[in-house]
Amino acid sequence: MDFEALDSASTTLIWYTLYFLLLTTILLYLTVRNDHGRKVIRLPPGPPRWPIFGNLLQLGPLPHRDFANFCEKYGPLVYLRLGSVDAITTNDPDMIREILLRQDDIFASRPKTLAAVHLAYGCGDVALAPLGPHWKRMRRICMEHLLTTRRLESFTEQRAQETQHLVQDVWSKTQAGEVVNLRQLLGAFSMNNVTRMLLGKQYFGVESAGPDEAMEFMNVTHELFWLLGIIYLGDYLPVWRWFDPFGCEKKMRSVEKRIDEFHMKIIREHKKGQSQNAKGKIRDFVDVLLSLPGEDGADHMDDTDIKALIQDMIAAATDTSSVTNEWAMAEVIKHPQVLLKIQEELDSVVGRNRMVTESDLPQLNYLKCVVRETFRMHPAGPFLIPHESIRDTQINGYHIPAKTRVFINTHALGRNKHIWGNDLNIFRPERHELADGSRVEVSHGADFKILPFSAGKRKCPGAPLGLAFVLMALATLFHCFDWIPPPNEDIDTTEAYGMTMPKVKPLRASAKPRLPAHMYI
Ligand code: HEM
Repeated sequence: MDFEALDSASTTLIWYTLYFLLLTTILLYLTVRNDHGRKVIRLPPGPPRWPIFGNLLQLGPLPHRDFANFCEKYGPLVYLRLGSVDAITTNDPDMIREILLRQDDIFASRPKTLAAVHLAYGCGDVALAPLGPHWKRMRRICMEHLLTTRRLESFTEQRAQETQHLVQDVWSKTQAGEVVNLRQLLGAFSMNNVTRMLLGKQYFGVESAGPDEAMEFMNVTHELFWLLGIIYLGDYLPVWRWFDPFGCEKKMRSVEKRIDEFHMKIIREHKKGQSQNAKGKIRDFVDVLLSLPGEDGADHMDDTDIKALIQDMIAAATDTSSVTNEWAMAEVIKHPQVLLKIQEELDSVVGRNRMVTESDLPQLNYLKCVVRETFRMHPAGPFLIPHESIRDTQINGYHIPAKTRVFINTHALGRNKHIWGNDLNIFRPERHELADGSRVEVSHGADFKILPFSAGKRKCPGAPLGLAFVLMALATLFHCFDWIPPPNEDIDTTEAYGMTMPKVKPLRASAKPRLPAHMYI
């Protein structure tokens, strides 16, 4: 007998048996654990998931549309696994109320994404900071020192001047027989308003900060918006970060550095200005922040906190309002009967012998319906800013694990056929008019049918200012000019995904003055 061969055969057999036993044990363990899990943990329904990637491969370039399809198929609350991250999404007012109001304490945190770390001073701002004492303190500074009614009123004159610039820019285009690039104009309007209030200077127009600085500011903020808007795979598949094939993190680091240099310059200029004690100058936000005490008894706020707040205000205030204005103009120009009704209202409230002022805005009921309809169809934040849960909880008997990312799909809420009926793809402001003719509010009502500024702890603290930018620009442009699409061009309403969901193509239109000529000069 060949004992050696026998010995080796039995050793192989033993190894095979051991492997088999080990494999069976693992499979048994996983099955039992899953069975057990299924009994105890009932996640909300959702699409089947791939190993490792989960549902990431089912998302295309317009994720808010994919998420809406999931809700259509699986119900009002859908569970997704995005790589290594648990996520839920909803388009339903009751679910949204549950998340943003009833369970606000659990769902009001933010995920620590790489963009937030690089582009918001390590999540040290308001908008991207996780729930906690730092967020509370920074948000209180915004509410008590920057966005108070009194401070906003002190900038009424500046806002009126920027509105006047807007009219003059369009007027000069009409005189030259040129088509108006409304994206450019509305972007400059929002940006100038924000930077005048925040930093005490404008970056566009005759009194701008100078072409080089303005250009650098514009480029770096555009890159910032783009990076904040993308769904970066490295946040969901940590292994992706090793390759970073599109160099996103590299771009984030470069923008982080350039933005920081820009903010440092602003702070230096303001500190110098303070020591020179400029008389008669309205205190901008940076002046206010420099005058506040810091944490733990420090004489002054930390420079990093100031930079994080400046960054937040620019990012939160400019794109949201300019993208909303561009969508509203696009829809109105596409619907001439709506333009006519807006102008009838303006002629009756304002008349044709003076310009619109902010005090007219509350009386422009139909225009407010137009803005509501714009927010319904084109919300500035299609997923708000994603929230995150801080501990395990339940919704409708479903288990929601701690650290679940929450995508409140406001785009799908505005296109939810159970709420809006069969004509939901038609721009029809009249649907927001109240039966008793009373005043329309643009922000959501208790019904949560639209949610432009969100609700609960994280709701937008800049809503009144944002609305002033939107209503003032629209009222003035519709009061001063008639608008039609450019010759041989259609108004395209294809949307691109981003933090604020802009139109793919910049809006261009032809304007014609409708007030007496002396009003424009
Ligand atoms: C039309 C204009 C605006 C729209 C549509 C808008 C909308 C929003 C939305 C949807 C959110 C996210 C809320 C959430 O995640 O639940 C938000 C947050 C925020 N907005 Fe606005 N916003 C506008 C203008 C402004 C302005 C003018 C400012 C300040 C100058 C501002 C400051 C902020 C800040 C600081 C946050 C973060 C709040 C937090 O996380 O605690 N927004 N905004």
